Amino acid sequence: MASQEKTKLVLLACGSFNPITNMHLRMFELARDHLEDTGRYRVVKGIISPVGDSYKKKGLIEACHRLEMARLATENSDWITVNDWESQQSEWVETARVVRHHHAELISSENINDDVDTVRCGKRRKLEQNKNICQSSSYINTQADTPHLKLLCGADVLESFGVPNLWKSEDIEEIVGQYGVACITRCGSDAEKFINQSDVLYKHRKNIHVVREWVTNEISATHVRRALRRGQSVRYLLPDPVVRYIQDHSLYSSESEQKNADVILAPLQRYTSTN
Ligand SMILES: Nc1ncnc2c1ncn2[C@@H]1O[C@H](COP(=O)(O)OP(=O)(O)OP(=O)(O)O)[C@@H](O)[C@H]1O
Ligand SMILES: NC(=O)c1ccc[n+]([C@@H]2O[C@H](COP(=O)(O)O)[C@@H](O)[C@H]2O)c1
Ligand SMILES: [Zn+2]
Repeated sequence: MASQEKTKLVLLACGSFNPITNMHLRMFELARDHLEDTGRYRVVKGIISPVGDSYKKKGLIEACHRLEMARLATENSDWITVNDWESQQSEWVETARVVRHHHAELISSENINDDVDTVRCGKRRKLEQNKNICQSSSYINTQADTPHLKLLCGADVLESFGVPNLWKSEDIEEIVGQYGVACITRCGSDAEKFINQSDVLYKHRKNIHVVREWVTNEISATHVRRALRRGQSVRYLLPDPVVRYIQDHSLYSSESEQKNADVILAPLQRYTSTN
């Protein structure tokens, strides 16, 4: 397939990034290789979207630090970017909404780029129109010339779709059905088995790309925070500028690990109280 006929693809990773690790960055490289190897896609951009503080996960430090570390980690990448929209919202934002937001932004910027001569106020009107058009389900990931968006996650996040009161079923349907997922295998999770056992995931299995990480890599941010609390080295688990940032700002202590210790995670709080 000629390069111009391939579907342009943007990968969006949502998560705590508390802190960002080398494995978070590897996820993007692994997914890009896998998707481009299908011959159908050209991956043009990666977006890291750190979750906001109102997610209330235990040990979650302030978004400003997590964002800055993600920026430092990606400063040498020519395609992975960091976006603060999600973390700037006053309340925790469902991942389906984050995906929708970035898809709308993509379509808008594509159309604006195509239309450089449009006068300013016309441009703004066009942006609004585009947001409405591209949020209609018939438009999502169906236009060959505009970039498609897929959620990038580890197999543990895919498996978390089965946790009661954590995800709305319509959000799962929207993410896997209308956008698609690139899922990196992770020790302790069996993505293929989980897809097989879930009716909705099985229905959309062609839209879920399971990316096998052969160099099994068990780096987790939890492990990194634990090592830091114990004064152990985390070098080579994180990019050097991130290690320096953590040292300079004395991040990750026993005290910070207790943040939100007695608070219910935002999605559980939201969906349990409405059930
Ligand atoms: N080692 C890994 N292998 C595969 N996916 C990973 C790995 N580490 C993180 N991810 C994925 O990266 C995304 C962001 O994850 P997150 O910020 O929760 O990192 P984490 O290392 O799992 O942190 P924590 O231990 O705090 O949960 C998620 O989709 C998660 O599944
Ligand atoms: N219902 C939902 O949309 C939902 C539920 C749980 C987690 N999430 C997201 O998944 C990511 C998971 O991050 P952690 O693995 O760090 O908890 C976060 O970005 C979070 O916002 C979304
Ligand atoms: Zn995690």
